[in-house]
Amino acid sequence: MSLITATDLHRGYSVGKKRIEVLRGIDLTIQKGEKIFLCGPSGAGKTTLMYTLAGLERPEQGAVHIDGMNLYKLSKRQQAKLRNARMSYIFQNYYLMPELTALENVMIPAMIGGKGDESAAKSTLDRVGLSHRYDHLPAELSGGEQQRVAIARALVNKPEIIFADEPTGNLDSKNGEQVMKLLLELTSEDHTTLVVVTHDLSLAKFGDRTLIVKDGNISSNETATN
Ligand SMILES: Nc1ncnc2c1ncn2[C@@H]1O[C@H](COP(=O)(O)OP(=O)(O)OP(=O)(O)O)[C@@H](O)[C@H]1O
Repeated sequence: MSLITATDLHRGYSVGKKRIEVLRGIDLTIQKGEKIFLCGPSGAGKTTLMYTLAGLERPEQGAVHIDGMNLYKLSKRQQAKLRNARMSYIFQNYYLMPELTALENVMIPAMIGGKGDESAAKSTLDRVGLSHRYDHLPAELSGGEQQRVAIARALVNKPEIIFADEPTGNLDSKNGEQVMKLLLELTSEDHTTLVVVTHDLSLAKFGDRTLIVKDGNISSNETATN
């Protein structure tokens, strides 16, 4: 069953008198539960595409449907409600609140969503292997541990879709592979749809499908062989 459908997406930027066309008519369908990797060269538009699918960047032309709902035709309030209820985000720089402990960071979406509580946050930290780090501040955690906290924060409300922008970009290759495998394992257990931007093709092979973004379009649509 398709969950995310993009039709004829166009997005460009004007800087001074110069105009860059980043997305040039992208069509794309993502199935419920699918693990999709968006790869391609630097500046190709991977992040722009992901943000457009995620409700964070309005396309200039074209439409994104989430579960049949025309995302950018919804009011701002409805869009926010849809994002809070059904989507989570993971970023390269973790974006943890520095003055809050690991546990408190994971409790933030649980409090906003009204679905979770301290025990949900604790059990999600346990799932990412951080049961011994509840009370640590982000500065007292390694990069890999900080990204595990961010993964727990993304998982705690049981979203239907997780969008991850270069989630291993700040980690060395060994830690990066561990974190990516953990993210795939946990989202598989929860049947969560996962959309990951990465420039690292060696990690993309762990997903269901790799889309290569190039020259404003998707130049290949490979199904993983492993
Ligand atoms: N807000 C903006 N204003 C102007 N240009 C932008 C803006 N955001 C992105 N761009 C440009 O759009 C192009 C695509 O950017 P995007 O971040 O989507 O690429 P990417 O494939 O994710 O690149 P990278 O792998 O380097 O992160 C780039 O040339 C970038 O400079």
